[in-house]
Amino acid sequence: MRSRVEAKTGNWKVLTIYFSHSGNTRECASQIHERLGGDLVEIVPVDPYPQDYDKVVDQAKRELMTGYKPLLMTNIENIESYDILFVGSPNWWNSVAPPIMTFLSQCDLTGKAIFPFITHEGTGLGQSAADIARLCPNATILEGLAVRGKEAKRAQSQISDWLRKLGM
Ligand SMILES: Cc1cc2nc3c(=O)[nH]c(=O)nc-3n(C[C@H](O)[C@H](O)[C@H](O)COP(=O)(O)O)c2cc1C
Repeated sequence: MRSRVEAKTGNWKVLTIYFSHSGNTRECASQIHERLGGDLVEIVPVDPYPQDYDKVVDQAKRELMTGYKPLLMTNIENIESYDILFVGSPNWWNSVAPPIMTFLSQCDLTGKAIFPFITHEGTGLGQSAADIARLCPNATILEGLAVRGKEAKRAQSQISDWLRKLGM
């Protein structure tokens, strides 16, 4: 995996796209968007996940084990017009949440640069970058960022350092 965006002429078109169940990943997505501009899109499943922690943990486990891809309300128009995607998800069972799996598998992301950002409570990026790479083999997956969920509201400097390191 490369860690920096290669020099490229012209302006990049950036999309920050994320799923968030309890708000932490949404916080980080807003901070990335504030810093870089571009477009910001929340992925919303047709059937909302339960708020009850045990229920959502069980449902997520079942969906990830069976490869279930929930239907999305979100329709991304003109995905081909973006060069760089920041793709955000909570760490669910060491991977990305199923709505992100749906998005990645239903869009053609050939030639895109993808930066994963993950909020978590201990296991960091986990398998997320590898799972994203598996779902979009023709995209380039670059260095991701893991933010502790509890620290998402105060992640501005962590996000700025990461973006600077990436050359953004
Ligand atoms: C279904 C489920 C599974 C989770 N699995 C993990 C995990 O494997 N590792 C971890 O560090 N945190 C795990 N967490 C904690 C979340 O990743 C963390 O709270 C995250 O910041 C939530 O993001 P959100 O507020 O954007 O939904 C899990 C949470 C849920 C609800």
